[in-house]
Amino acid sequence: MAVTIMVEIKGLSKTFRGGFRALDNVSLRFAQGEMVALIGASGSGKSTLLRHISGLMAADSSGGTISIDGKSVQKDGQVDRNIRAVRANVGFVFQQFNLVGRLPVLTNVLTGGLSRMPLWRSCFKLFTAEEKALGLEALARVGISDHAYKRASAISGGQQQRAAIARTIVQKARVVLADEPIASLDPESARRVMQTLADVNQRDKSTVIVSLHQVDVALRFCPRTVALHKGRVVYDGPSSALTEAMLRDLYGSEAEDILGGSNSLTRPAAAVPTPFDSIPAMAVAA
Ligand SMILES: Nc1ncnc2c1ncn2[C@@H]1O[C@H](COP(=O)(O)OP(=O)(O)OP(=O)(O)O)[C@@H](O)[C@H]1O
Repeated sequence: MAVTIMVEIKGLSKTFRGGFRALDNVSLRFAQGEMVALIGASGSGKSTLLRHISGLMAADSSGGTISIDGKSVQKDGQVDRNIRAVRANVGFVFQQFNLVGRLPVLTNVLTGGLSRMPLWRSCFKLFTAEEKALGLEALARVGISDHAYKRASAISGGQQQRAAIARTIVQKARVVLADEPIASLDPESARRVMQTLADVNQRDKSTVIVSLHQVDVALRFCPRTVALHKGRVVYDGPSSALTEAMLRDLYGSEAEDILGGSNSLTRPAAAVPTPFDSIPAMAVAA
């Protein structure tokens, strides 16, 4: 069966003012229906990469490109003029829930469809009965329909995060970018949020790219992992092939915090631990 490439990144670099290189010649492809974890130590470039994929940030003008579903997001350091149309297919889930706290949960969820709505209706947030039904259905799918009419600020962090995912369902997002969506959640809420993302991935065949600090969660929910180290892709392959030695190299001084002493995720280490700096990124199959 032919694989549809949903997100394609070629030769992307980002140098911040002052000369700090946060992304270094990143090339990646994500197929339709993949669920991929983005891991790496603090400051390795995970959020920066997700911001570039969404077109919120422009890369260096050194020739890098990003496209989503064949449409340009950015090229040579310029975000595409039609980025709004591209973003209509991209859902975002951020660590800080990014809901409007004073608005009802349902209204927040329905704003996912705004980009497909006539401007006058979206300005006044006028939703049809059919749209509301879709919103309620999405909330039921993520298990929080009881909270539809509460203010978003009145529900828990995990519920807000599931509302943010419901918004991507209403949006019919073909690509969902989640930047540390479980960083501020307790383990049970985190599990539910990850299960909800996995459901969106499996049922809707959306491509989900999720940055995570919790490597055990990455291994449990994401068949593929991309690891960044100082802005470079140092691993791209099956999550199941990551070894404890690789992860310890990746996280350096953070390894103890991230992996713990006898962590359940860790499998036997590779016979010869290989420093990440010397591992070429695995090619992604076409
Ligand atoms: N606007 C900016 N200006 C200058 N440097 C920046 C800017 N944004 C990010 N950086 C730097 O780029 C590097 C990558 O940051 P990024 O937030 O992408 O890392 P991360 O892997 O998401 O880290 P964390 O897991 O801690 O969120 C960091 O060293 C950060 O300080």
